[in-house]
Amino acid sequence: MSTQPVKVAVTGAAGQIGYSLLFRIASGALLGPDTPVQLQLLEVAPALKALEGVVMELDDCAFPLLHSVEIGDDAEKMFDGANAALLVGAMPRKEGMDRSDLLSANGKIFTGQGAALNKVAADDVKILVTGNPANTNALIAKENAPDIPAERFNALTRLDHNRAKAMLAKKLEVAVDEIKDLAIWGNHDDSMYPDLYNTKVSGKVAADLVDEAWIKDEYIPTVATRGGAIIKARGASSAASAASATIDHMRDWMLGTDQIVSMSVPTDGSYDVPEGIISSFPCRVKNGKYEIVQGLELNDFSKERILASAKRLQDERAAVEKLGLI
Ligand SMILES: NC(=O)c1ccc[n+]([C@@H]2O[C@H](COP(=O)([O-])OP(=O)(O)OC[C@H]3O[C@@H](n4cnc5c(N)ncnc54)[C@H](O)[C@@H]3O)[C@@H](O)[C@H]2O)c1
Ligand SMILES: O=C(O)C[C@H](O)C(=O)O
Repeated sequence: MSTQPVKVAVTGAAGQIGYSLLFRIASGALLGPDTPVQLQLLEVAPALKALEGVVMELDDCAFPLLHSVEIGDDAEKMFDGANAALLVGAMPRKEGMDRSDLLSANGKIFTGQGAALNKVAADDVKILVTGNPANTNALIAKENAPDIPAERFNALTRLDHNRAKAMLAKKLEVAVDEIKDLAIWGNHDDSMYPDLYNTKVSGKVAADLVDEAWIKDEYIPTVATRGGAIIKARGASSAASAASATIDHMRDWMLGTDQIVSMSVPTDGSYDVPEGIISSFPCRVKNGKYEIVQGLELNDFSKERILASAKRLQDERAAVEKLGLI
């Protein structure tokens, strides 16, 4: 076991995602079985008492990999030296809301947190935004952290990726790991695009195994509105699955993966998606660095859907510019 703990900062640690996330990180699900972890947990002051209770429970698990836990409401203290920052803390939407309705309430959280990360995080920090609207909150944090390389700011579309995979596996009655090269493109909102034309199922193109009408009328809308369906069913937004996807994304980013995964990353003009936003792409990750998969063939339907989702992100960017957040 290496002795130097990796510092993982988590915001919104007393919330419902936090309650699932922290225990998985402490058990080794993020960094593997040989790496001790130091948790640095940021909350708003009124939630610190509840967070103390969560820390008591972390203690009571006697996790061998959990080196130490710090809590507080000062971002500069909790992000100090952080190698990974999981920005979860933000208000969730309620039934009937769109995620972009959260921009004015949540967006400002990410100006201060971006600035604090810029000041005190470790040189190798990787930042993943889960709090909604995740893509544009990540953009706000990035724009407020000019000294951190832009590519270190990601947003979470791995939950959508996992949902898309699970839903296709169920339809085709195959195991989830028979599905390869699936990716979500665009925004974490109902315009997101899961591309089945480049997805393989046991080596065959997924789109050839199902009806086109099912893809367009059932599959895409069901994947894209799954978050809302969960809110309707549970009366609260997804939590354990969101925590699991947050771990999947950051683990693959830090440790690498041989799979294509969906990551929302700063755009670089690939596939004609305009620069200046954080949008989801199929990515490969190696040695702590991701690359957008290049050279995929996109049909006209896919191109149209991807650019329509990018337009939503451009509109969100314009809205936060108007709010003075970037
Ligand atoms: N991207 C995704 O796939 C995805 C999936 C699920 C949920 N989410 C989003 O994640 C966010 C958190 O969801 P939740 O269910 O855990 O919500 P929650 O309300 O249970 O917890 C949020 C926590 O954040 C804290 N918080 C608020 N402002 C903060 C700040 N400035 N600094 C630190 N902490 C702060 C709150 O005190 C609260 O404890 C929501 O915005 C939700 O919509 C995203
Ligand atoms: O849908 C939501 O508001 C929560 C989250 O983004 C989700 O996709 O489950």
